[in-house]
Amino acid sequence: MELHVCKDYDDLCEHLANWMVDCICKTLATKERFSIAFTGGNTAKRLYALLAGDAYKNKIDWSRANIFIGDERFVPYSDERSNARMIRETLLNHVAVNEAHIHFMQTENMSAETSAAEYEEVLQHYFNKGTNEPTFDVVLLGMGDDAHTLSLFPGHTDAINEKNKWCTYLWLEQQDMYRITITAPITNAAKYLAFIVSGSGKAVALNNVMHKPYDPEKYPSQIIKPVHGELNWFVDEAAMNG
Ligand SMILES: O=C(O)[C@H](O)[C@@H](O)[C@H](O)[C@H](O)COP(=O)(O)O
Repeated sequence: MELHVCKDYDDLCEHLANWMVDCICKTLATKERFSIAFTGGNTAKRLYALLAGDAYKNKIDWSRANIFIGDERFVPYSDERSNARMIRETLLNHVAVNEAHIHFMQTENMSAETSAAEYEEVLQHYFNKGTNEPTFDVVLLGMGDDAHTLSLFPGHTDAINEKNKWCTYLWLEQQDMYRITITAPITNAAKYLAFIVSGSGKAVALNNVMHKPYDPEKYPSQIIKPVHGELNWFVDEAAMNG
C-alpha cells in the first residue's frame, strides 16, 4: 500500500492524474487496450475535469479504453445523482473514447436486481472469472465519511461479504434508493487501485480505515486489499490530519 499525502485538493487531483497517466502508459506498453473502473461521487469530479482539460487530454489514449463504473445510484440517467451522467459530463464527453467501449450499469426499464445481473454478464465478458487473472487495469475509489466505498456501506453485510458475484445490488435506506455495485472479489483482482479522499470531513473515517482493527462491516473500505495489484491512497492534508 502506498500513501500519497497531498497539500490540498488541487494538488491531490494533479498527483492522481499523473499516477493514472503512468499506470495507463505502462499498461498500453504491453496491451492493446486498458480497462478502468471509475468512481462516482463528488470528490472525483475535479480529477475528471483535469483529465478532460488541455493539460491531460492527450496524455491518455482514451480510444484504447474499456470504461466501467464501480457503482451507481439506481436513478434515471437524467437524474443529477447519476454517476454515469457525472462521469460523461465531466470527462467522457470531452475525450476520444469509443462509445462501444463504455459499459455503465443500466438504471432504467429494469429492476435493480436485473441491472446487477446484466452488469455481472458484462464484466464476465471482459474478464475471466474463476481464474487468477487480473481484472481491471485501473480502479478509482472514493470513500464516504462513514468509511464506505463503492456502494459497500456499513451494515450491508451481504454486499460487503459477497465472495462470488462480481456485481450486486442493495436498498440504501438513508438515501431511499437502490444501489448497484461491483464487489470486493473483482475489485481486489485489479492491478492499479487508487482511493481519492479529500477534506477534513473524511479524517475520522480515514483514520479508522487505516488504523482500526480489520472490521469491514464497520469500515467497508478496509475490504479493498488487492490480491496481485497495488493499492494507493491519494489523500490531502485535511483528510489526513482533520
Ligand atoms: O456513488 C457514490 O457516491 C460513490 O461511488 C461513492 O462510493 C463515493 O465514492 C463515496 O461516497 C465518496 O463520495 P464523495 O466523493 O462525494 O465524498
